[in-house]
Amino acid sequence: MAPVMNNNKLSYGGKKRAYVTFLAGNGDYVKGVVGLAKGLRKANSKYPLVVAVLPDVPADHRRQLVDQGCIVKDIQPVYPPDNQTQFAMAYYVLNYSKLRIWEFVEYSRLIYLDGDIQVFENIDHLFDLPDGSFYAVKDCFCEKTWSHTPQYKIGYCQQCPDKVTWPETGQLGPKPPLYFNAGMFVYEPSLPTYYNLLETLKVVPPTPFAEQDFLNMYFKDIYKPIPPVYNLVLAMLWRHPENIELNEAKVVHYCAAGAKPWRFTGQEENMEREDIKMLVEKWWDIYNDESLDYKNVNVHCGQKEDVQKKQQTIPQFFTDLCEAAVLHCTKAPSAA
Ligand SMILES: O=c1ccn([C@@H]2O[C@H](COP(=O)(O)OP(=O)(O)O)[C@@H](O)[C@H]2O)c(=O)[nH]1
Ligand SMILES: OC[C@H]1O[C@H](O[C@@H]2[C@@H](O)[C@H](O)[C@@H](O)[C@H](O)[C@@H]2O)[C@H](O)[C@@H](O)[C@H]1O
Ligand SMILES: [Mn+2]
Repeated sequence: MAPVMNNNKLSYGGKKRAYVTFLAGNGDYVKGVVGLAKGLRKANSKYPLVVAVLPDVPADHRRQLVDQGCIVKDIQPVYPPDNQTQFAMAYYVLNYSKLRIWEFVEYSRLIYLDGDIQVFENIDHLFDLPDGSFYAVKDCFCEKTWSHTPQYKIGYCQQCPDKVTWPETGQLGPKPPLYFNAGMFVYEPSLPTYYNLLETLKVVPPTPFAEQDFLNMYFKDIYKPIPPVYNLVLAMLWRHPENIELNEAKVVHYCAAGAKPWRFTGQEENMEREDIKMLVEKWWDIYNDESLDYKNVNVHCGQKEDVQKKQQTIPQFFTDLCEAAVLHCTKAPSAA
């Protein structure tokens, strides 16, 4: 869909595009979101950052986000049936509130990013992925946080499915479908989907990874994996280094225990690694760079055009997905 400029905003068929993140509580995650806003600016993204905030986010944190050019949108919490929350890891229960972002239908497409993510290279091209699919990066099952699962118990991981294969004998049931990390995904907001998500949540017992498990179950038929450069889950560095080219990572997800840059001590397991310390330093370089503050950014149209010209090199996976979408459409039997 060709973009059109109206009131100086790019829109697609009258609808807009944006990045969206989620902020809860009065703690230090606001630093993560400020860093993300500055990182997107440094990457010359042409889309705004929407921040879905729970009521417990204090006014001064909201002010910081507005001062960094964010669009702050209030959301109400989403809880699974309260007689069942003990099944989800308490830490993650608040993440069910992420589901509110399906209600943001003033946007035609959104890219969700956790507040502990940094975007180091422009990923605006992901907004042009074919409609009708849910795009995200495959997660890894090897960390202790997965010790409750059969795949962890037998050492199976979708990142290396041939290393320990899933037993065909059936005693563990069917091989788990592809599973994405819910810290980053490309999706289309929709009210029917939003209402159905909330209705479905009422009848689906919570599970350890809370909304991540729920979203994987809900979107399993339209989920399309995208390369790990779009969401480098840090554990991949020590669990599956063969699948990672660190200097090609466009998006880094600081989700390993002890990896949050704004509270980094280097004491936890794997946090003494040089690559981890380098990534944490890269995060701080952006966070502390005052030239990236919204009030100091003086971007001329020409610079923006230069960046758009640079974006012409579209990655191969992208053209493959687009061609597959076209092929799939033409192959599908005509309704007539
Ligand atoms: O106290 C909190 C905990 C989480 N979050 C938001 O929920 C997301 C998911 O939590 P987290 O990234 O800590 O989970 P992980 O990816 O580390 O499992 C965060 O990135 C934040 O956007 C928040 O705002 N406040
Ligand atoms: O609420 C569930 C969370 O599940 C995911 O985090 C997990 C996952 O990455 C595991 O694979 C790791 O082992 C674990 O450490 C990490 O916390 C998402 O990043 C987060 O946004 C959120 O959806
Ligand atoms: Mn995260």
